[in-house]
Amino acid sequence: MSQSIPIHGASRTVSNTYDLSTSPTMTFNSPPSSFKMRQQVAASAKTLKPFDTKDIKVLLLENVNQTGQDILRRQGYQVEFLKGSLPKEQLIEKIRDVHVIGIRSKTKLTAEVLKEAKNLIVIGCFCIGTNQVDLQYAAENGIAVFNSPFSNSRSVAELVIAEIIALARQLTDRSMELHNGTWNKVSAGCWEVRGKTLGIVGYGHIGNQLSVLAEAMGMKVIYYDVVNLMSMGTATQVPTLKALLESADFVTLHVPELPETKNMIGAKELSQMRNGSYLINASRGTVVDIPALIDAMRSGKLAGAAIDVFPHEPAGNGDYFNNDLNKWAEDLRSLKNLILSPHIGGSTEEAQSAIGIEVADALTRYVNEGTTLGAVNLPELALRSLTTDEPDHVRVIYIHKNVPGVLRRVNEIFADHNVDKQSTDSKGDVAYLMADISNVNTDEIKGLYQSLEELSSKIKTRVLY
Ligand SMILES: NC(=O)C1=CN([C@@H]2O[C@H](COP(=O)(O)OP(=O)(O)OC[C@H]3O[C@@H](n4cnc5c(N)ncnc54)[C@H](O)[C@@H]3O)[C@@H](O)[C@H]2O)C=CC1
Ligand SMILES: O=C(O)C(=O)COP(=O)(O)O
Repeated sequence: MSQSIPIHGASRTVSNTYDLSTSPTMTFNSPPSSFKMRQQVAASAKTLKPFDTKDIKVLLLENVNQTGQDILRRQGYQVEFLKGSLPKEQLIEKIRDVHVIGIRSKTKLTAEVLKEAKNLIVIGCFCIGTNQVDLQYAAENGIAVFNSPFSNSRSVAELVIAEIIALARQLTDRSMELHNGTWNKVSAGCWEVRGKTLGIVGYGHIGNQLSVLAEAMGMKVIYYDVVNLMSMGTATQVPTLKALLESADFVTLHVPELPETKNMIGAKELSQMRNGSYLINASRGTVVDIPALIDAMRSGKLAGAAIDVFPHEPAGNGDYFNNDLNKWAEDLRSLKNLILSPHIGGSTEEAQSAIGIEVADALTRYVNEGTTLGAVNLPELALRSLTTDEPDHVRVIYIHKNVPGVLRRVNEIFADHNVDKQSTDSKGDVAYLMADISNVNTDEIKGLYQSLEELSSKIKTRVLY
């Protein structure tokens, strides 16, 4: 596909693949601290031509917050917004066309889907988890992936605190009974949380927040993590999952979805938990073996549980929580003192608004400038913006296979120009190179692009100017 793009007043036809350049002067809302390099932008930073932002197509799924939509629309991009996720066939149809896609935890961007996405340069996960994306395939095909690593952590931690107290007091059962007209005032099996032990599995951003909040309520906190981590307050790290399960009154899971965390809590682990203890899962649905949990609840081994995430979750809101979705759903629904919630851990106004800004900013920086700070599957690089004093400069973004000899060949292609600044780094089999080169006249841009594209190491080339 080709398009007409004015360059410094002239007009020329160039390939879409090297067309993504706009202004280095854009303003950011609450940039995360990792973006400090952006602050070095000179006052004379120029609006880069010739890229026409309205050619950039963005597909936003799963009700991405208005803040994110606004930032992307303000850039002039064509933004299509959908409230839910899409079934695979429709997703494939839509993704063929777009340069940018924004998703949350439901949309599965597998290799099968991504291979259809010929124009896609970047994926924004407007959430923490990136397990729904084939990160390796994306990197090997030059597609950057960004997420929001901690904007909803506090929301999850607060939900878990609410659930700890609600479980200890059988609050949701009492509420459901009274909704049905039954007054059932009981104290048997209801407890204060003060002095009880909370066991946190996965002591990352969410685990940390939770640790502080739980101690403020007088709970003793222990945690298990594969990494040796500094404790918050007086929490203590325990050496094994078994040690945690044997000592905790409440066990809460905050690990990512990984092969090692699949069914991390199954029949064996449930049998290691204390009699009458509680389990909370707001991580990913694959982490708990739900039929084993149902058995542990029925036998009275567990006094309660709260589950926010499920192996299969519906694409949108509606009456979907039945055995067609997950074959044990109706058994689960029949259990007492079991809090079921529809993956709402991160669903607060504060979290969604902050995520919208953070991820949309990262997408914009990547599209317009090639900056990968915060990317989860590519090396993290940034270069100082070009300025109005540098009219004949271009920025080359070259994503390539991490094999010997590439830099020599690339610099041979740059040889007739001055390389003002260059940065390169690799992550596994994929490397990312950014270079600002000067003394490039408009007729030479296409040649530069084509020479880079012809290298056998090429994954994706973009020339921004
Ligand atoms: N319910 C919801 O709405 C939400 C769910 N989440 C889920 O929560 C997960 C955790 O989030 P964060 O705390 O931000 O992640 P994080 O990356 O900050 O922390 C995860 C911790 O788990 C540890 N870990 C990894 N594998 C482990 C294993 N096998 N055993 C023990 N520890 C292990 C890591 O070392 C790390 O310290 C996310 O990956 C996401 O899947 C996140 C946000 C909202
Ligand atoms: O941030 C995460 O990883 C979450 O699980 C929240 O997902 P959501 O944005 O609510 O689909």
